[in-house]
Parts: sequence; C-alpha cells; structure tokens
Amino acid sequence: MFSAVRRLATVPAGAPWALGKLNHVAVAVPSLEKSVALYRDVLKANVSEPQALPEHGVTTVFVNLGDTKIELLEELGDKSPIAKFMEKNPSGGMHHICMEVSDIKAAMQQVKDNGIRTLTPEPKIGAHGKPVVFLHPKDCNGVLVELEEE
Ligand SMILES: CC[C@@H](C(=O)O)C(=O)SCCNC(=O)CCNC(=O)[C@H](O)C(C)(C)COP(=O)(O)OP(=O)(O)OC[C@H]1O[C@@H](n2cnc3c(N)ncnc32)[C@H](O)[C@@H]1OP(=O)(O)O
Ligand SMILES: [Co+2]
Repeated sequence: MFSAVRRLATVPAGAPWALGKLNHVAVAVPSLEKSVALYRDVLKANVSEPQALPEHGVTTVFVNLGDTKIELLEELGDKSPIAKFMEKNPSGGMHHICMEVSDIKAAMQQVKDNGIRTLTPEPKIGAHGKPVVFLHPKDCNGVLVELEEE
C-alpha cells in the first residue's frame, strides 16, 4: 500500500486512501480473435496474450496504451458475469471502467458509507494479481466501476 500511495495522487492529510489513475476501460466483445486483429493488426497496438480467468468467467486481452489500457473481455464458461450484457449487446460494447485506489478496503468502506453497493463483500484478485472490487452501475451513473488496489 505505501509504495503505491507514492505513485497515486497526493493523499490529503488525514485521508486513509487516495484515488489514482484510470487503469483500464473494458470492452466486452463477441470474439477476442477478431478484436485482437483490429487492435494489433489494424491499429498496430501492443496487445497481450489472452488470459483465461475462470474465477471471473472471462478471458481477457490487454491493449497497452502508454499509461493506461483497454481490457477486452470475452465470455468464459456458463456463468459469465458478462453473459447478459452480451445478450443485450451482441456486437459488444463498453462494459466498465477501472480506477486505481491506494487501499481497497478503505475505499470500499467509504463507498458503502455513501450508499454505493459493492458487488462482492470482499475484494477478489483481478487480472493483474491485485485486489479488485466492482461497484453497482445503478449507483454510479449507469457505469459499472471497478476499483483496483495498486
Ligand atoms: C478479469 C478480472 C477483472 C479485472 O481485473 O479487470 C475484470 O474486469 S472481470 C470483468 C467481468 N466481471 C464483472 O463484470 C463482475 C461484476 N459484474 C457483475 O457482477 C454483473 O455483470 C452485474 C454488473 C451485477 C450485472 O449483472 P447482470 O446479471 O449482467 O445484469 P442485470 O440485468 O442484473 O443488471 C442489473 C442492471 O445493471 C445494468 N448493467 C449490467 N451490466 C452493466 C454494465 N456493464 N454497465 C452498465 N449497466 C449495466 C443492467 O442493464 C440492468 O439494468 P436494467 O436493465 O435497467 O435493470
Ligand atoms: Co476490468
């Protein structure tokens, strides 16, 4: 937590945690292969290898864009959290944004104190091996928000 705080926005005196940069914008897609062809072959972006994350019900590919990323998400398994979204948006669409926080438990407490629902009671380990939590889109202006501890 302490080394991360140095990289993040200045923590105001007395504040237990700080919001950092935009880590990624996630796009749910029907075919990772076709999306990778767009970003890697047409747009010439630096693109990671696919990573299957069965515990999250998705396979991810990261498009590296300097200091931030696009996360491409494809459904994995029969209980994928993006299944309904893909039914509603068969050609894909913007799925969530992910912002960094210096202390995820403190950030969760703060959002809960402000009536914002977290989608799990505890953080999970996300695609970068760091703790992540999602906030309900209905409490965040219609946007699904992921917080990642850095
Ligand atoms: C790889 C790990 C990690 C990382 O490290 O980066 C990831 O990013 S994993 C990504 C996939 N995982 C998740 O998205 C987990 C959190 N999401 C969920 O738990 C669910 O997707 C959800 C947000 C609770 C939605 O559940 P769902 O069953 O799809 O739909 P509902 O119909 O119950 O939705 C309720 C309501 O919310 C609207 N909605 C749903 N998804 C989104 C969205 N992505 N953006 C904005 N709004 C969304 C949905 O339309 C419903 O609204 P109404 O139709 O008005 O009722
Ligand atoms: Co994400």
